[in-house]
Amino acid sequence: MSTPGQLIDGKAVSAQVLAEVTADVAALKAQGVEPALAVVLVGDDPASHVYVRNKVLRAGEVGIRSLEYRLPAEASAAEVLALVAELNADAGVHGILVQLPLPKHIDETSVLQAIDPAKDVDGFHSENVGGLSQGRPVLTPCTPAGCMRLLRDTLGDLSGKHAVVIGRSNIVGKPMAALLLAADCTVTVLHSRSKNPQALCRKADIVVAAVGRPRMINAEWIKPGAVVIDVGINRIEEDGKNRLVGDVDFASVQPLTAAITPVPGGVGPMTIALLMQNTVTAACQQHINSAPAASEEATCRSAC
Ligand SMILES: NC(=O)C1=CN([C@@H]2O[C@H](COP(=O)(O)OP(=O)(O)OC[C@H]3O[C@@H](n4cnc5c(N)ncnc54)[C@H](OP(=O)(O)O)[C@@H]3O)[C@@H](O)[C@H]2O)C=CC1
Ligand SMILES: Nc1nc(=O)c2c([nH]1)NC[C@@H]1CN(c3ccc(C(=O)N[C@@H](CCC(=O)O)C(=O)O)cc3)C=[N+]21
Repeated sequence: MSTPGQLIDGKAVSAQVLAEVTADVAALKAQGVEPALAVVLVGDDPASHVYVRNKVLRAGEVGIRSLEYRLPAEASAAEVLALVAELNADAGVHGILVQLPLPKHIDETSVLQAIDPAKDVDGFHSENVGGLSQGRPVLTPCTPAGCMRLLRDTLGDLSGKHAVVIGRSNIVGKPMAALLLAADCTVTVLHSRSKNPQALCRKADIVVAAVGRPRMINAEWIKPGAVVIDVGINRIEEDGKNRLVGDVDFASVQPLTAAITPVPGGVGPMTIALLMQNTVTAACQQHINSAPAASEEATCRSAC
């Protein structure tokens, strides 16, 4: 078990994940498969540009080929869908990520639904969303999967724990709740219409904050001894400086917790590491499915 206020080092755990992925990439390459990830960025949101650059850099470090597609903010939905169709048809591309948010005139759901579920390394296609909820082994959203890895490394078995997820977005809150349920937690999901959210959160053994409100979760929300995962990434100006802060008021909450993730250096690096892992899983599965029945030794990796 952990000592009070232990820092959960997402950078260190993500380095472990990336080391595992590097070995898996090498194994795939030995079988003649070069895992490739296509990242599609529409428009010129500066934060999205930073994220995409980090993803491309990380891919290079683990040996994954990355392809970057940039479309102008005025691109039509038809243009984005045409690019997705082209990437779906390209057997040399194993993973497709369309960076969110998309410009307002493009319907996100129809773009996400156009991605081949086998290449959907974000796990946002309804086929993968449904599979997660049914407990099938599908591509799983990177941020919640990264949070689960941190929780398992910290607590081991999560069975019977009361987990409170704050936020119910499709990309974080809902898949996080599904993964915690699959791990046999008792799960409560809080959102902007919840009554007495603070009192409910105070009952939690595990708190996952994915709200997008700087430092909203303070000591009043936390039961002593809880484990706290802060997904929030908020850029604020403070004391004349630009700062990156989470949804948790780290200074007041840390002393109460058994363990807590920092921002930055917590969930963020895990998201990118899990994206690389999903890309390798997708490449491996596509390789196995394309191999003729005779070469069933095409099991490049224990995970598939
Ligand atoms: N570290 C990482 O890798 C990632 C970090 N993020 C960060 O995580 C945060 C959440 O992202 P995302 O899920 O996309 O955000 P969304 O804005 O899509 O969702 C926010 C959720 O928080 C709920 N909420 C808002 N205000 C309150 C409140 N006062 N009390 C309770 N619930 C509230 C909303 O409720 P309702 O549904 O009722 O509106 C909604 O469900 C952001 O800071 C984002 O930057 C996101 C993705 C990856
Ligand atoms: N299709 C899609 N998939 C996503 O996974 C996706 C997305 N769209 N849109 C935006 C959000 C946000 N997101 C982050 C990834 C890494 C960090 C990260 O590495 N954060 C660093 C700090 C980075 C910095 O300094 O800005 C950290 O927390 O240590 C943060 C946030 C992925 N998202």
